[in-house]
Amino acid sequence: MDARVSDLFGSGNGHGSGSQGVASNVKPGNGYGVAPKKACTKNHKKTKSRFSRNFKPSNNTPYLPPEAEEGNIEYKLKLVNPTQYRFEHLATQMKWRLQEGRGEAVYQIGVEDNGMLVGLSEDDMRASLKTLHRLAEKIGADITVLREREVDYDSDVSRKIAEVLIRKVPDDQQFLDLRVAVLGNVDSGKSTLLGVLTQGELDNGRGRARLNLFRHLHEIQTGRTSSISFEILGFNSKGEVVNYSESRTAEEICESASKMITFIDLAGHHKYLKTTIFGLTSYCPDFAMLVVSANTGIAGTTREHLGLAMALKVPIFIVISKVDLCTRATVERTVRQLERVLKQPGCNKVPMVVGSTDDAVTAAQQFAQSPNITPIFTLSSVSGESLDLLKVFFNIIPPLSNSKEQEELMQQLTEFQVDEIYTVPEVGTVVGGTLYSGICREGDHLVVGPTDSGQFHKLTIGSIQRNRSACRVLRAGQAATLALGNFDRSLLRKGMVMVSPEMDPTICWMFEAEIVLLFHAKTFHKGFQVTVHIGNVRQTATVEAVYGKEELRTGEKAVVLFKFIKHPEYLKEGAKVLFREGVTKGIGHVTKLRPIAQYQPSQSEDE
Ligand SMILES: Nc1nc2c(ncn2[C@@H]2O[C@H](COP(=O)(O)OP(=O)(O)OP(=O)(O)O)[C@@H](O)[C@H]2O)c(=O)[nH]1
Repeated sequence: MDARVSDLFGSGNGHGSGSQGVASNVKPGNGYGVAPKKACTKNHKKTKSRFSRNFKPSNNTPYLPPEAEEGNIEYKLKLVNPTQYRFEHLATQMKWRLQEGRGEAVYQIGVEDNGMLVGLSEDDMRASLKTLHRLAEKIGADITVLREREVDYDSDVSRKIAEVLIRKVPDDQQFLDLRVAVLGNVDSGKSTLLGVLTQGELDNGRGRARLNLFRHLHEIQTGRTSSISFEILGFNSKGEVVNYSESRTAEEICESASKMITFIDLAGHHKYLKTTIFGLTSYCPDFAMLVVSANTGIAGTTREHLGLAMALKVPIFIVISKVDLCTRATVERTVRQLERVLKQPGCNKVPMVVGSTDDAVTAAQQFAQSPNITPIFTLSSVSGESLDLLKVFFNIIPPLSNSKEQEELMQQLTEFQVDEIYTVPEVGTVVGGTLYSGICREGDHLVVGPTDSGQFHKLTIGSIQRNRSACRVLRAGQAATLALGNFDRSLLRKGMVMVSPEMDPTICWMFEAEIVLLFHAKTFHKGFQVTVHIGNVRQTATVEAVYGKEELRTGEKAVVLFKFIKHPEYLKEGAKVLFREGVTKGIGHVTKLRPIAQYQPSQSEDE
């Protein structure tokens, strides 16, 4: 992690006039990534890169990057009247591309394998799209034409290329699934935007839309989100929104959706920073959406939230809300302010303002290909202006991990992270959390721990629910609630893991981490106490040693030995670490574990 990300956590001085330096020379929206003409014609060799996403061709750059062997993008010059043999081959290929994209694939029609935008006549395009429909029908997939465009060639006849989204929910899955953490300063309009997206009714500017998102009485009274809440927005196979406007229950939404976006609504107020960090580290979001109010610009926790998402390597996009309250000039000022911060050397992001449906399609694709691209939406939850562009983006945006990574995680032993514990009448103890690896079914026997003495208890999984609907099989990466029957709730705590009994989890009181100090008022040294976040682990730890240094200053790196103060934890080498105490903040990763067998805490330490 670039230590310059610490700039985002500092006092905030000097950022407004920040540098214009862009480390990458990538230019969004005008053919970014498009190989130069010469290089492209020579380079017929297929590249290996995954998700070699398509790019917005401008009139004078008639090339896409060469088609990649892997990933979910397929280029087809034309698909006119294929023989039966070729048709079968094309169907198999489509299945494979869908598998690569975990249920989604993009076909570029009228494009050669080397990326050349040849284009098709009206008739050939119609015939090709017809073949594509037949192919999709054969394998039970749905297709949506994302956009068609003319390619600018010297010929008199108009020639077009088309970009088509194919979607098929894998047979053993209910829907495609994406998680988006929602960040932003207090009152920036996060809950309102979620209310509008998920309930389908615009806000009145006085908080109507957010009302049904609140979970606790004190939140209704103060109008603040303090707990983490989940909201769902579905899309059906035609790319239309499925939300509470037509469906009464979450079950109904789940039934008719082929793609589901789960929003993790995190609190904006600084007081709830702990919850915000927990949401980012524990719920493994695919993306973060940072909401910024157009009339206040970068204010309060905005910069810090941006820094946290970047430190945790969660790809981020930005929504500037409340544009109905300001003049165009004010909105533009806020956009420019954000662009400046995003381009700072510590961020190295490439902002991309989304102004049309075409931009939203390009943004979704480029964002998936390079998390440095940062789409910026400007919208209003009251007038509804540009809300559609955000919906187009959500419909197209693919999950970041590919099918192979997902497959590998599913092959591993079961590990479920316990984030919430409830007692439900007539059901008993229920835990909420995320399945990190493996798969989990009703009736599975797992062990849960570690306890204060480093032990694990046996348990059996009862029913499983996702988004309040029953689920037979839970797969790596999915969040769910699991019923544990009459298992004693007092033996559980947040931060525990439920793992396969065959796993031999490493439990430790102490661990080493290579860290960079992002912000500290004075210095950071031995004896200092901080709250450590590692995945769903959240506990106070003491700095036992700072190797090779007496003390650390802001921006400096070191290997540090931490010791938990309450109980040992299950950790993994390489896991991301984030710690904080007041204004002190740091990030890094676990480099070495000191397993419990090597370190037995004394009675007084193990309280
Ligand atoms: N005019 C206008 N008002 C908006 C818009 N979005 C939100 N608001 C209003 O702004 C106020 C704050 O919105 P919230 O959605 O509660 O803000 P939040 O970011 O969720 O705040 P926390 O939950 O405290 O972090 C409410 O009164 C909303 O009605 C918008 O696009 N236009």
